[in-house]
Amino acid sequence: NQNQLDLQQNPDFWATQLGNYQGNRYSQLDQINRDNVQDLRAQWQFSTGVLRGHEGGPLYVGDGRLYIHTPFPNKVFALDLEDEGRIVWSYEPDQDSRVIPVYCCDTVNRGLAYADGKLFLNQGDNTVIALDAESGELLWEAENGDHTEGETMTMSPLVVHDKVIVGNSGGEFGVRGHLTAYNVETGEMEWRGYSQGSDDEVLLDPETTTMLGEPIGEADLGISTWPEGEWERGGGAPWGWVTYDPELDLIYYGTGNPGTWNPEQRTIDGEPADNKWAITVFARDPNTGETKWVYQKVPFDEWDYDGVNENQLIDVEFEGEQRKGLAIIDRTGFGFLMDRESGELLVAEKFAPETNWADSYDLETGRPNVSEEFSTFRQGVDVNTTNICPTAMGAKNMQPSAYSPETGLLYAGINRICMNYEPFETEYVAGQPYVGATLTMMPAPTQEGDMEGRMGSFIAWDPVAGETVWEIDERFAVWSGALATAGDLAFYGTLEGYMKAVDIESGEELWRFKTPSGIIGNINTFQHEGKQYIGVLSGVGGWAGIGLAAGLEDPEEGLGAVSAFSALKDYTELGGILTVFALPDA
Ligand SMILES: O=C(O)c1cc(C(=O)O)c2c(n1)C(=O)C(=O)c1cc(C(=O)O)[nH]c1-2
Repeated sequence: NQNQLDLQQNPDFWATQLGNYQGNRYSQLDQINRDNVQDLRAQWQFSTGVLRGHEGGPLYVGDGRLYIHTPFPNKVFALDLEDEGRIVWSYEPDQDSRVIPVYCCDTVNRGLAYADGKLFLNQGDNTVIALDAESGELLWEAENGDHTEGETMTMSPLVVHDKVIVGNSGGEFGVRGHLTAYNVETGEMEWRGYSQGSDDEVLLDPETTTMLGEPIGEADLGISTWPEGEWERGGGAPWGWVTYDPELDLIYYGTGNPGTWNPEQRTIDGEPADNKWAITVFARDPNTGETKWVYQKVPFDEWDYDGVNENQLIDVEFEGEQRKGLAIIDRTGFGFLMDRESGELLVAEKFAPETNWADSYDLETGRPNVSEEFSTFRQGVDVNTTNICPTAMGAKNMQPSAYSPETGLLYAGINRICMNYEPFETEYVAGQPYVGATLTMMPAPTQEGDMEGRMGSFIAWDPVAGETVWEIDERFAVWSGALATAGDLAFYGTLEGYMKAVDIESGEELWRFKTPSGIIGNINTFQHEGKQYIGVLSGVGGWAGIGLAAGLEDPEEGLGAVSAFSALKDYTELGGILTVFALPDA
């Protein structure tokens, strides 16, 4: 989309949730920098009036307003930046509250998209809407799914050309994942690519679509790699981020877990089956939806390692050659580097050293070398396999990483948690959870020098060397999106509610501020009339904060999250607040 591209090229703006199409969450602004960040002050705060987990962040497109959104009921606000957040307009969709129990992991929403004077929002009830950014007037609505069948929407749309690209949620309810494009002007559906089923419905051609550089060859793997009919409830929901390479004209995203968490129900003749195309990176043509290449990160998932984490598009030198890279700090605990043109796998190394479900990846076949001891399938149904690292939350969840082209490093909040996982036989009922495993979670083992019992860290990761350059331990999983800036700073938020600025090269903490609630939103920056601002939504929740958000106490509730995060209530409480920071003298 030309308007979106133009906005992205102006460093004053933050026009898309990940900062640019490449997903880098990097800003060239440097008014706030490592020499003055200690003077950074909150300028004003705004309560959204909504209590549950606030993900995503404010958009700024140069019209003097911030556009923000909330979790269910998905309110939208246009706030006047020059008038300390005065409400210019607000919009609240009319949604059926019966959608609330259909969300797996809190009633979150990862934010608005913008293009051509319109804002786009995915409502929890599967309605995609376009609003007039000037007035807040509703322009069109499109129905993307059905919550009575277990579908919801939480992801942030991406606008590419004249299309709004969206994905559904519901992997824990046995939905069939799909990515869909709607026309920006009319809301009409233009294409839909499913995550499983026939090649016609996945929009792939086994003769031309490649996997690790070779044509797939075999037809309809989206059906034949499942036991009879199971692909119809095969999950693979693309509930995370979509990125885009304007030169190659390809979009990239990943699909979630394959239906039920009981792996035994996804076997063929009692043996593991690939369950394609769950936990798969897709490269698609945004014009038609056709698949250029795929890479399945975890065939036959046994741990809920959803593959939806952001695919950061970065240009790198690899073994002396310039490559168009694609880097993932993945849920599996591995950092991947791929060639985004050919789909070749170049690097797969652990960023969370406790990761034990697999020793390594075979770069030729692209398959993980799974350890039998932590295979929940080999251990068996109704057997509690203990101390698997990472948990089903992944060593990193969807909270997006940042990339600095100056340091060549990725910056990400990660999880240091392990789990016990007991699969059980489950039956599919439309609109009901189709989970089939009981989980408990605990802090990952520490090594000398680590913070005792820490459950998270913030890391700088070298995607080419496959190495952690520095890390900062945190009490809880770091569930906020990171920001990197030309001011030599990296920013992140913590579940206690701290926003922190660290030196981008050394990781040394330079500044912190305690916001009123835990941060699971993303930190965004923008400049208006010569003043650089930083904006963040706090409001604890998401999967990590589900105990607080949904008032759960039983340790096995919240798909195991309540057991690990029970101490969170000693540090923070619910409530959505936008905080806007700047230097007092700027
Ligand atoms: O499979 C799915 O459809 C699905 C959806 C979502 C979601 O939409 O929020 C999450 C997950 N899975 C999931 O596995 C997960 O870890 C998760 C964390 C969060 C969150 O917002 O904190 N959402 C989701």
